[in-house]
Amino acid sequence: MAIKYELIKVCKQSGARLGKIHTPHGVIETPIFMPVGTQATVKAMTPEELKKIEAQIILSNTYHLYLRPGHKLVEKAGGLHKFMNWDKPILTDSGGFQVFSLGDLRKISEEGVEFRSHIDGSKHFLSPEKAIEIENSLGADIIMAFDECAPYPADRQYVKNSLERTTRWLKRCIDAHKYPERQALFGIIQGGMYKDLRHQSLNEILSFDLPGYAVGGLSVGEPKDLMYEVLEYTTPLMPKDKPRYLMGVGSPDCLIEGVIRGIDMFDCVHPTRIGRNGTAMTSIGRVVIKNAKYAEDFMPLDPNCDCYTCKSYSRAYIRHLFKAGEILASRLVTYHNLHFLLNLMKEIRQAIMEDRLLDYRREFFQKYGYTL
Ligand SMILES: CCOC(=O)Nc1nc2cc3nc(NC)[nH]c3cc2c(=O)[nH]1
Repeated sequence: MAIKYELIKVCKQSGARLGKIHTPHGVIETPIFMPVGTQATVKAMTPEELKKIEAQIILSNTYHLYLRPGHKLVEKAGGLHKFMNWDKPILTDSGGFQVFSLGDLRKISEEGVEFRSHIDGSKHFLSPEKAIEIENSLGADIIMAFDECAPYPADRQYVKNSLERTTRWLKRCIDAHKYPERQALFGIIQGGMYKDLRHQSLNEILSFDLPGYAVGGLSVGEPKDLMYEVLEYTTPLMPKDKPRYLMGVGSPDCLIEGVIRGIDMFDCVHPTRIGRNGTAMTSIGRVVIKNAKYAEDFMPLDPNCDCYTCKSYSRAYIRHLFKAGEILASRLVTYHNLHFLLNLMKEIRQAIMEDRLLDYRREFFQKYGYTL
């Protein structure tokens, strides 16, 4: 098997689990947050900085790397790990999520998806076979099956037809996959917000014996409570001895609520994207650093944080960098935000170990200003 999931402990208070995923590029402690590196870089971060904040696995995107620089070029470079100088685990997903399911730049058929490149408008076609060919060339440790993420809201019949096509596409992905012994192919469960369709998709996807499974079709604009409800009737039916990945999530509250509902892996562009425009995630809520009130605030971004940014610079200085359009501005807040989320996951793992995850949630929500 390309990966081996080791279940360490099941939380007594909730559906949370502590685990380890053994991969060809190292071990991943779960629950884990995966920084997103869409174009073979986690924007504004070096691999050394990612290691410093203990990132264990990063994401890259099939769609983007196929368009530029091309998956064949990355293969010639020795694969994505070598190309981007990252020797720890990598997961590739489509990254075409915006294009495939939200943009109207796409036409979906049984064969695959026709879409226009966001770079130059050129026409392209991705099929399950093509997506797997790209992911095989990139060489990530975990690769996601080519699926359709149904938009929200979507009517029942559309969601049913879509999930059934996703199942047919999964079979084609499995048949096209060249290296199952070293790249773990994860199936993706769809079914929208319909309980019976979620169970239909779950049964169909789980009928293929794969090393891990993702819950797709969520974090697509639905209310958070609806996402939690879908998880409550989906994750308990997923295999206990395999990793469960919730795609595109998320913010601190969603990470904690997802872990409580049995999710092991998360990814989201949120911390890096908002970091680049000056919003810091801190232990006392969000700090929008360009706000004038920080002009002469010589405190660190987050007084309770021990990261390089918070130990070395003041709010006033970081605000100055943003106002001056300095590149360092993005780097410092991105660094802090990723450290914040990775540290949150570390605290969650500790809380599961000590059977106090629900207490941890209450404390975190009070500090962060969430309502339970
Ligand atoms: C070739 C791999 O295909 C995918 O990555 N499929 C996929 N990606 C998703 C990304 C998502 N991001 C969000 N919120 C920000 N929700 C997502 C759902 C999917 C999905 O269902 N399916």
